[in-house]
Amino acid sequence: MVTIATTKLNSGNTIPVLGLGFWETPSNHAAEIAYAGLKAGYRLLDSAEAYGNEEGVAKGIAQWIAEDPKKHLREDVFYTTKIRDGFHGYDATKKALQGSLDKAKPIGYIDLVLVHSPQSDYEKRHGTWKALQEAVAEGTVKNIGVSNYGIKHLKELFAYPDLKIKPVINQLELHPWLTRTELVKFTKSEGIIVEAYSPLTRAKKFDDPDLVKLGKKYGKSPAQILIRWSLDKGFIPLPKTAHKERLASNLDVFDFKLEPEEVELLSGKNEDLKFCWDPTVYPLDNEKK
Ligand SMILES: NC(=O)C1=CN([C@@H]2O[C@H](COP(=O)(O)OP(=O)(O)OC[C@H]3O[C@@H](n4cnc5c(N)ncnc54)[C@H](OP(=O)(O)O)[C@@H]3O)[C@@H](O)[C@H]2O)C=CC1
Ligand SMILES: O=C1Nc2ccccc2C1=O
Repeated sequence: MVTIATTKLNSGNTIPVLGLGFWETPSNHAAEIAYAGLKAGYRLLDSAEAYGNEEGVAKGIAQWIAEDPKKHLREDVFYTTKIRDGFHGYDATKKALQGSLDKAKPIGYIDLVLVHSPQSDYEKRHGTWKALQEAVAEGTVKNIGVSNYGIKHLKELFAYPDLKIKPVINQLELHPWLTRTELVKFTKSEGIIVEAYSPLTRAKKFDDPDLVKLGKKYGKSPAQILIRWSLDKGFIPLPKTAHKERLASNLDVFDFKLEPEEVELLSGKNEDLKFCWDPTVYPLDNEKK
């Protein structure tokens, strides 16, 4: 079984360098996929309240721990969930967080809560961050971060008068067709680690000739080349699969590295192509018409 390395967050806690995504993993399969993922070697599981499968993911983690409590330790698993846009604001976030904590009861605490996107307004985003900071102080949540934040949203957050905790992560759509050079550089310069969502381009670019060629060179699939590119860029990729047989192959990326010029060749494909949504451009209050 592959052992996934960890890296240090600005909170002092650690996070695995690769994770398993759960968007569109059906709630009635989430527990078995989470369990199978842990058996295959995944230690970072990325869910969200909006995915409707938090309960299943937590159940799968608890099942894995119960199987061998001396070796399968809770602290070796990193469980992420997210606060959806409609629950921004202090009170709404407190309530949403309690809902997520209730669903995470079998595993005791949440490793990372992300603000799913910046799509509300200053007061609500601020209230949400305040509620998340309190959860860290209470110990129910270990780390807090953001997702889909542009540079302007990060700068707004850094200027909160009561800022105590900086985000540990900015989770963004990233792959060779969407490299977001400036945003990634700014995020990293602030000591925030970048997670890459839709790292497999949602399976839309597997027939790209350069991916196929590199795959042949290294004896790897286009999916594995994309995951390796993400790791070589210093991102934490979050490939999703709900197919058990693909879990292991998406993890089999630690026995090779792309040459710097191969990373560049793939990065050169950037065309700001999005396969998901793009809240990084969502207007601040003073930009709204
Ligand atoms: N913060 C945010 O706003 C967002 C976060 N995310 C997170 O990032 C994760 C990953 O992104 P996602 O958009 O799901 O897309 P991915 O780029 O991870 O692609 C997932 C798709 O690729 C398929 N796939 C996976 N592995 C293989 C393989 N080896 N061969 C062929 N097909 C494969 C999957 O199918 P199958 O399951 O059938 O194997 C699925 O259709 C999400 O699950 C979620 O956790 C995603 C979007 C937005
Ligand atoms: O994983 C996700 N897929 C999405 C699609 C649209 C909006 C949000 C999301 C996610 O967080």
